[in-house]
Amino acid sequence: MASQTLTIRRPDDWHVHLRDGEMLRRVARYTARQFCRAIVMPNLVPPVTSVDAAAAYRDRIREAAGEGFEPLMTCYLTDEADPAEIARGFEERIWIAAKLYPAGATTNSASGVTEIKRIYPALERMQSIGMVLCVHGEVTDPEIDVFDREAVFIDRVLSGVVHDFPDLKVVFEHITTSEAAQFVQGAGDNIAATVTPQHLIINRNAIFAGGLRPHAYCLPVAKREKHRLAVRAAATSGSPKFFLGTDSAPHSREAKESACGCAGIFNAPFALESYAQVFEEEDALDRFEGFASEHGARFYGLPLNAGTTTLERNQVIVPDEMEGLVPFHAGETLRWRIAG
Ligand SMILES: NC(=O)N[C@@H](CC(=O)O)C(=O)O
Ligand SMILES: [Zn+2]
Ligand SMILES: [Zn+2]
Repeated sequence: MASQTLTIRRPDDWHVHLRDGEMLRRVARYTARQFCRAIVMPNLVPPVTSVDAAAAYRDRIREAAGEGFEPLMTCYLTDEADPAEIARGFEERIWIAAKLYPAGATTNSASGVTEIKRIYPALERMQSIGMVLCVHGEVTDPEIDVFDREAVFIDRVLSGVVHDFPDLKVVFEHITTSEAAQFVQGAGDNIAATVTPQHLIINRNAIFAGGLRPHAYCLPVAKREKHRLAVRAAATSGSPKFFLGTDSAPHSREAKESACGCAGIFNAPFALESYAQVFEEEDALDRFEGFASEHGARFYGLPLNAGTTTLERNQVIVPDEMEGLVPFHAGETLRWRIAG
């Protein structure tokens, strides 16, 4: 009989949006309940571009999340990114990575980078101090089909960065395509990727199932089934290049259910349960701990967490609404739940 419990070293979330103010207070505890540490994305309005802003934001997160949770901060790269400020925040351990948003690619990316060469001085410095570059990998060229934006980004931008900065540590965030999985697999040890639950579970049909489904819409948008299968194979392969990053991205119900709905899926409340189901389906539960609790920490050069989290095989019904937000899997029944 299959085991009824699954115990792993306490996991981390290597990509999450916790927002600020009222929304932060609503969502922080969900991430803190599931994860020991999380890399918090800097796409606030205004974006987190200075060491002081990141330190203040970290305090607000600690207050909202409570004891026992460690937010790991990031710097939002703009065309004006200052290598000295980036290095200072890294040396003072305020932030551990910097995030590249191509201008206009996703939520709150208006201040992002308009041309990759503009941040070459910052990348040069990051390479020399061993600071990770996190990348939202999509081109914004309106001529490029929305479903091709990730694959084209590899050719137009990412390959060049990896070539020009051969020792720069890069995390290709929330990968959605076979091209991205292959690119990461074929690159050096300094290139890794995060994978979200939704990109392991849904393909693009989910966005149009019986009508337009705003809660299945995030960026990068879900792709064809063959891409979901490729991303699943990579995530469950046991390769240390792939690790957990939920990209939980809460938006108010009104902002999602709108004539121009925001991109982002709020998956924090049941993220581990969701991933565990995927690993079980792939007959890879023995690789779950590596993906959830080891590969990311090793890539970032951080210690592994002490303590364990146990999931038990037990049905859990995901509510239709939580804190006024619609969670991923709303109304569905999942097969694993966090014990205790
Ligand atoms: N993933 C999303 O669809 N949205 C994220 C931004 C991002 O990670 O691209 C958000 O901040 O809402
Ligand atoms: Zn993104
Ligand atoms: Zn994100």
